[in-house]
Amino acid sequence: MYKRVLLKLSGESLSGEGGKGFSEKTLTYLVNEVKKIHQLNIKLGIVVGAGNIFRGKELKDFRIQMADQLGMLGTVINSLYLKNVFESNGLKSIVVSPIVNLPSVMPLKYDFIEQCFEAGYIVLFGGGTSNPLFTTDTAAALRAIEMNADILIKATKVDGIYDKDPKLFEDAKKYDNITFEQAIKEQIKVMDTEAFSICKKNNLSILIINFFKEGNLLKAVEGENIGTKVNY
Ligand SMILES: Nc1ncnc2c1ncn2[C@@H]1O[C@H](COP(=O)(O)OP(=O)(O)OP(=O)(O)O)[C@@H](O)[C@H]1O
Ligand SMILES: O=c1ccn([C@@H]2O[C@H](COP(=O)(O)O)[C@@H](O)[C@H]2O)c(=O)[nH]1
Repeated sequence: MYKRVLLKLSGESLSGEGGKGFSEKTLTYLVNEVKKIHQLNIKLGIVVGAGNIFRGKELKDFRIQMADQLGMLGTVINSLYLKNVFESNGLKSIVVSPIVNLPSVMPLKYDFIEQCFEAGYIVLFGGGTSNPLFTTDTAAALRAIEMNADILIKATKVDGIYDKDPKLFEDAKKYDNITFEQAIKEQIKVMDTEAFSICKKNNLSILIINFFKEGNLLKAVEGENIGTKVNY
């Protein structure tokens, strides 16, 4: 079983697949899935995307650096939203972010987050990498290494990595395992190349799983053979 886990959630895990905003039904599902792993006493960090609010590249009339700042703020909104939902359901959590100065958001300090983990808090990392031109996949890779995670789990809309996009090609074939080398060379779109590179350089495995299949998150944390594992 993994003991220190960085979970990357898409913004759509708050809104429902393809949706915008927040869905009560999806959030209830999310809380129940997270509860199952939190009760195993693992140290859990979460990076959440903001596709349910803004993705920089969707704002066509904006300069990219401006659009991306809106996207990063969206991740802080989602983190705060999740903190509130978690706490209403008995899950202690804290939001840390280097990009905003708000009373409910703490600065990102390693000793402080370690104390939070020890006290059983889920640490929600908001604000992406703090830089435009990146995405929360890259932020997830950075924060995973910073928190010394033993796995980065990306919970998304597909069952794992395929030889081509399974949403577009019915005959796409799933990989159970793939090397970083292959993921980068084949330009697998399920995760940013930057994120693959950071994890490769720091020898941190990535597991891609389907968030929308009940029980998957628990299986992933318990080390069951699901999704696609990316490693050396
Ligand atoms: N080779 C591939 N294998 C698996 N999925 C792929 C592949 N190529 C493209 N995809 C697509 O990648 C998508 C997942 O990546 P995407 O960045 O959209 O998700 P996310 O990071 O969970 O969302 P967000 O951008 O909201 O954080 C899948 O829905 C799938 O359609
Ligand atoms: O490091 C980062 C992370 C994110 N952004 C912007 O936020 C949105 C939302 O993130 P997703 O990973 O797409 O859910 C992203 O599209 C960027 O616009 C960023 O600039 N830097």
